[in-house]
Amino acid sequence: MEAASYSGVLSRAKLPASNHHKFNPTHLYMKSMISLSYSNSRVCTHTRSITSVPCRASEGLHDLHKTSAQALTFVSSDSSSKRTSIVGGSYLCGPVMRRNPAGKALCTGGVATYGENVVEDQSHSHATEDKVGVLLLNLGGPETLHDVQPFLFNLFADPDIIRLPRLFRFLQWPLAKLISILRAPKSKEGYAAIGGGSPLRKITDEQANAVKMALEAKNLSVSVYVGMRYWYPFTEEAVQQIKRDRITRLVVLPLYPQFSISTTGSSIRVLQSIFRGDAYLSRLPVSIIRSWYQREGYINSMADLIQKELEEFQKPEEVMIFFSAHGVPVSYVEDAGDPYKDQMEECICLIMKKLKDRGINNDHTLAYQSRVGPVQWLKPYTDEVLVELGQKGVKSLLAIPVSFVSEHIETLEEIDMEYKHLALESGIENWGRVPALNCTPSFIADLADAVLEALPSASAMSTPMSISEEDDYDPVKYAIKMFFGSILAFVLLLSPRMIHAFRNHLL
Ligand SMILES: C=CC1=C(C)c2cc3[nH]c(cc4nc(cc5[nH]c(cc1n2)c(C)c5CCC(=O)O)C(CCC(=O)O)=C4C)c(C)c3C=C
Ligand SMILES: [Fe+2]
Repeated sequence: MEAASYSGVLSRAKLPASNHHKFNPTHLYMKSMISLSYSNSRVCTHTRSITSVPCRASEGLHDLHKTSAQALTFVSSDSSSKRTSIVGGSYLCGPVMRRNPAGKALCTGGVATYGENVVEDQSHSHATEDKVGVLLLNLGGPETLHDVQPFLFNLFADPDIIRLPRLFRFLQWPLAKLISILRAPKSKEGYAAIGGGSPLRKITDEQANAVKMALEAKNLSVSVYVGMRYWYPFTEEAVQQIKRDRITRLVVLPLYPQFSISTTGSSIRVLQSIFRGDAYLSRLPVSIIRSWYQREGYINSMADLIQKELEEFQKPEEVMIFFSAHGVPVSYVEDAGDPYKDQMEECICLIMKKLKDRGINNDHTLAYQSRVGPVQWLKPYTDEVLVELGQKGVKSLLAIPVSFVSEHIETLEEIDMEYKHLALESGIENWGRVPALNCTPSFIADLADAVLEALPSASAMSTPMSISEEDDYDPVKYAIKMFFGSILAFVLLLSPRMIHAFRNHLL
């Protein structure tokens, strides 16, 4: 593999506070999101008890959202089978970001600066050397308490997080504003309890550095970029830097082991919106690793951490292994075909099989945490199961955060504080928690292998958006819709019933 002349980890593009309102990707992509629907992509709808699930491949998952339109290579990374699937089309729509959004923001990595002059429409076909980029995708988190409400606004303004029926999509922003204001005090309490902000950016930057070094140790020189969905450094900033660096091949690696519409799906859709509208990016060979929960290296790393933590208990064999995954609303799985639940169950199955191979035969449970809002989420709920287990006489429990690979509010506050307290109150006497993988060397080495395996299948994402498609976006019509939508939203949302529902479920 040719080594690129420039290789650096992009990180910490902090914008001045005054720029926050100028660069809000949610605003830029709102129109594109309005036209999306997942309704015809149902894949897996059955529910089962986790303890009775045989380990199996998640058949059919790779067809999710498949269309015959412009194709983009997606790699479902499985180190044993290296299956690859082509998915595209349904994500491809939306207006284009045509200006440099980030201004002159600095990267503390010291190797690159977001905001340098960008030469528009340069085709990478002119490039003479191979420059490989790796884009790590993550959710992002507020760095200060001041960031919490705008971060929540970005999150709830995402139609992959609050999925409104098409007819009501114009309510997305007013609703996001209202929910973010109502939710902010509770979220702030959580962030305050873990030191006043999310550690996600710092840890993701460290992972980026570690992946870069692991790839260099495997003789591949790369630039690694971090793109967050709802906070800095936004995915849009990272992509602009990729463009400035004239990357010639790109591997996209979401830092979520399992695919969900609400996480990886949402980030990929943003990427496709950006790529589609840009002559250079739309021809850039890209390979997206959609999910990687089945990888031997990841499963082994999880089993190592669990085994180590079990040894801390006086009677390790009596400990309940308790997997706690981030939940999603049931409708994602049952109506929209989100493979998240199936992948989660299969992942747990593979980890437990690995432990069994090592002679560890403990009981285990899977439950879902962090539900928000007045809808049904995947069950069983973590808090309810902890109480039940305590009442049933379980005395020792090891909690394992399974849908995250970094420490963040849901591990440090929700699990370590709220759930631990609840468990101890419910009769569980010995509590332990497996740390998130963060920069565990075997895990990072496996991510590097996933990149190496995905690289050969990189292919061009799409053709640039045509003039007629761009014309579809009529700002006047959109403003009128927003104006009347906001009035209607506030009338509806301020009704006593709605206020009651929000108070009960968000505060
Ligand atoms: C696999 C991981 C995640 C899934 C699936 C997911 C879905 C999802 N989340 C919300 C609502 C919130 N998420 C919040 C923060 C947050 N969520 C994840 C991961 C997943 N979310 C991460 C990594 C973080 C960032 C944590 C940090 O340290 O900052 C928040 C804000 C925190 C809070 O107030 O609880 C909300 C709200 C929904 C609605 C959803 C699926 C539809
Ligand atoms: Fe979340």
